[in-house]
Amino acid sequence: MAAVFLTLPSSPIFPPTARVHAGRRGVFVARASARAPMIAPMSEAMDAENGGRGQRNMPHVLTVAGSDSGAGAGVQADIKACGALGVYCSSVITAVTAQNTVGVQGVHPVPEEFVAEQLRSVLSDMEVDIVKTGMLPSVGVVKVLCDSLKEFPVRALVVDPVMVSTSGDMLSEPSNLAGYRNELFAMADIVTPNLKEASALLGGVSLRTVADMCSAAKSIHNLGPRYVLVKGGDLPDSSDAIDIFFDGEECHELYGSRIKTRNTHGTGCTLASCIAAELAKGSPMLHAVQTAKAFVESALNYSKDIVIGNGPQGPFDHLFRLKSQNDNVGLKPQFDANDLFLYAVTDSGMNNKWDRSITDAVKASIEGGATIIQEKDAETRNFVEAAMACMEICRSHGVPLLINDRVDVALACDADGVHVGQSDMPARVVRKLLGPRKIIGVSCKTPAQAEQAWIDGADYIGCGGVFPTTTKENNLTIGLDGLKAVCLASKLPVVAIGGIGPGNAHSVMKIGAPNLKGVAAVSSLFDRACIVSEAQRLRSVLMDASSRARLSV
Ligand SMILES: Nc1ncnc2c1ncn2[C@@H]1O[C@H](COP(=O)(O)OP(=O)(O)O)[C@@H](O)[C@H]1O
Ligand SMILES: Cc1ncc(COP(=O)(O)O)c(N)n1
Ligand SMILES: [Mg+2]
Repeated sequence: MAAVFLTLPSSPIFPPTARVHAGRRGVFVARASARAPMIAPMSEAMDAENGGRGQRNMPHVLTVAGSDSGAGAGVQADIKACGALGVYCSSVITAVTAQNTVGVQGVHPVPEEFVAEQLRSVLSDMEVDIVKTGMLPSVGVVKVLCDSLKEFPVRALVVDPVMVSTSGDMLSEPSNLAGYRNELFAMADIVTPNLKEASALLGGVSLRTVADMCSAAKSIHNLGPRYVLVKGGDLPDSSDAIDIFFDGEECHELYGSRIKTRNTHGTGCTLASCIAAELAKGSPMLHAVQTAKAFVESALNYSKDIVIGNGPQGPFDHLFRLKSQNDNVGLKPQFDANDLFLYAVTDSGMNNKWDRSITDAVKASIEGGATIIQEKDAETRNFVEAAMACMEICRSHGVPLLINDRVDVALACDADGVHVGQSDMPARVVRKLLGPRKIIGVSCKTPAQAEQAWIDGADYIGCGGVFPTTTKENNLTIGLDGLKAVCLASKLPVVAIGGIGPGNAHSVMKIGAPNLKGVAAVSSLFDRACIVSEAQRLRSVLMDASSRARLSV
């Protein structure tokens, strides 16, 4: 059924002259005082009180969207998605919908002036990183939003051009196409239409194939946004869930598994919110899109059999990570690049030489201050057993354990991730097998390899050999210059590897690349009589290098 648009009288709750709100800093008259300049001195004062320490800005997404009473889509989906990814989400509500798993029974737009007032309240005070838009019911609301963003600029704008719900109900005036095309798209960093929306934006062209989606993405890019994602959830006859990402030059085909489920209500809202959340955390665009897509796929997979409501399209569970036993995600925090600080790579040959077990080696390196461990080479059976034992040690110390090359071993022992080289399984495939929450590292010697690792969805790169080493024969040494070139080009955090120990770690960290997060060590830890004291020595050199770097900023 098509929903009816109701228009509210312009001041439904407060008379225009007496809008008094209880704000965080006491009661104030909204229009007169909710302005940015009043806020800055307050936060500076608080910062000074703390000596500049101890305060943390939480990444913050503002969603400007409609409320879905069924809570599968709209503002409710946005808040849950951001929350699940560890990002704060404020909400400006543009319309209230009466909606369930059957469809949309009614739409009640919020008056434009009150949308403007909500925008001012949030944007003037709360240091929003990213704005994400969903249902914008009228051209007037689009205009109000564009004006607000000009007054209070944010880091990026994600536009999900919601027009018709999956149930076929209108969520936006048809005339709004012009609002999107003429005003909002030019300000957008990314626009994420589904097939129907992309078609409507382009005057009704038919979109049935991946090639059609690519040319639609290019045409929408001409309307002004920096990036376009044409979503293929509704692509006919497709056994994969294929989305097309266009970056202004190239079309990337993003493949995911199509989950067989009725619970797909809100996938579009969730995807756009996850993109916004990842951007708020600092991810580059393609990485944000890939993480968002993986999140939707995992949430659908987890929720495929849940039953909420009796209609044809149910909601899914955004908070699956709090519950999933298999993922262990409630226990494991997401990858923290600072874990690369002192990266210990075990070596079975060295352990044999010094007659110590792998578990003793791992324990000693953690005791000496290693922040992440990579376990290398053994026979499969031994490898799995050793990895399981090491997992127990690492988990009890909160230190991630990665497995070198062997995705099967990592899966068998539920390790925190895998590190692959250029001739191993491609990171893209590893990501598919391990899912979005595991850590993936890739060895890279060149800027092109670093770029590919990022596109493939890796979390970090290992760069080297920086200096000659006996652990890898015929390994090309790239030197400090090579390391610097890769760091500068890499969008991912970097750990340097190859012949690094307490004697030269300082010279490595001194190259001064902000994304060089630490060093990996093999012989300088494990080919020594006392691993603990060698790790401590290396750690103190690294600490010294990082405090000097901070002082020189
Ligand atoms: N059944 C499914 N399995 C896996 N991913 C899906 C499924 N349906 C949709 N998606 C993904 O969800 C995201 C939202 O797409 P889509 O459903 O087309 O958007 P909308 O909700 O706006 O119609 C896309 O990344 C799409 O590939
Ligand atoms: C308030 C609101 N906003 C957006 C959507 C689109 O969601 P979907 O495309 O998944 O039906 C919706 N149904 N309701
Ligand atoms: Mg949608």
